[in-house]
Amino acid sequence: MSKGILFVLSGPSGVGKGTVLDRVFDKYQDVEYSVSMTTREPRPGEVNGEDYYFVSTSEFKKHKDNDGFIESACVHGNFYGTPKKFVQEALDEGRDIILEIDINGARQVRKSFGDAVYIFLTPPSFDELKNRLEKRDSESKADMEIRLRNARSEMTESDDYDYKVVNDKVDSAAERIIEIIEKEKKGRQDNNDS
Ligand SMILES: Nc1ncnc2c1ncn2[C@@H]1O[C@H](COP(=O)(O)OP(=O)(O)OP(=O)(O)O)[C@@H](O)[C@H]1O
Ligand SMILES: Nc1nc2c(ncn2[C@@H]2O[C@H](COP(=O)(O)O)[C@@H](O)[C@H]2O)c(=O)[nH]1
Repeated sequence: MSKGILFVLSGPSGVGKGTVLDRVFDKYQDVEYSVSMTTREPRPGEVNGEDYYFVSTSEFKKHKDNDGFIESACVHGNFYGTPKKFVQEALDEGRDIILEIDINGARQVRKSFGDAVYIFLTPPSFDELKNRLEKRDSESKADMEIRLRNARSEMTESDDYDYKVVNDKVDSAAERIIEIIEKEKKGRQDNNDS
């Protein structure tokens, strides 16, 4: 059996990664989402085990010390990591997985998974990014400033990604991501057949 494909989605905070991925999963079930672990406090409505595994800093450190992550990073002041077991088992069983992680995490994945596919979601403009973060209203003003400051440097890394997708309209960004997934699956299938 051939291995599954690892997809990595990055982009600045507030660009709409979560929103667009939700739309992808509404339309398309041939890829699975890897639930990350984080020390960030849950936002209203977020569900443990679905949005994230919300853990204490000591639990996070224990998981990291036990080599339990394929990558981890401190992002905007909190720790985030991709649990290794789920991703490795899924890929070994031929299932395709998508990670929603920051640029530092993506850099780490690049070192260990040479053949992953990297997608960067960009906002139509910086003002619109700010507007989306303000409207979401999930962070304090200070935390929002940190996220916006980090966004400027994150955007400079977009050239390291295989695909750039502009999230102007949620539907068209989701469709584009599905097209990319389908194209990559077909490419691997054609390679396996030849
Ligand atoms: N295409 C769009 N047009 C207008 N608003 C959007 C669009 N996509 C997402 N949004 C809104 O922007 C806000 C941020 O979206 P979302 O939480 O999905 O971003 P994110 O990239 O996952 O952020 P973070 O990295 O901080 O988790 C949300 O309020 C969402 O409803
Ligand atoms: N390196 C990793 N980054 C991750 C992971 N899970 C999420 N993230 C990134 O963190 C920021 C902030 O997310 P938020 O939910 O607090 O708004 C965002 O850029 C995510 O992509 C992970 O496992 N590893």
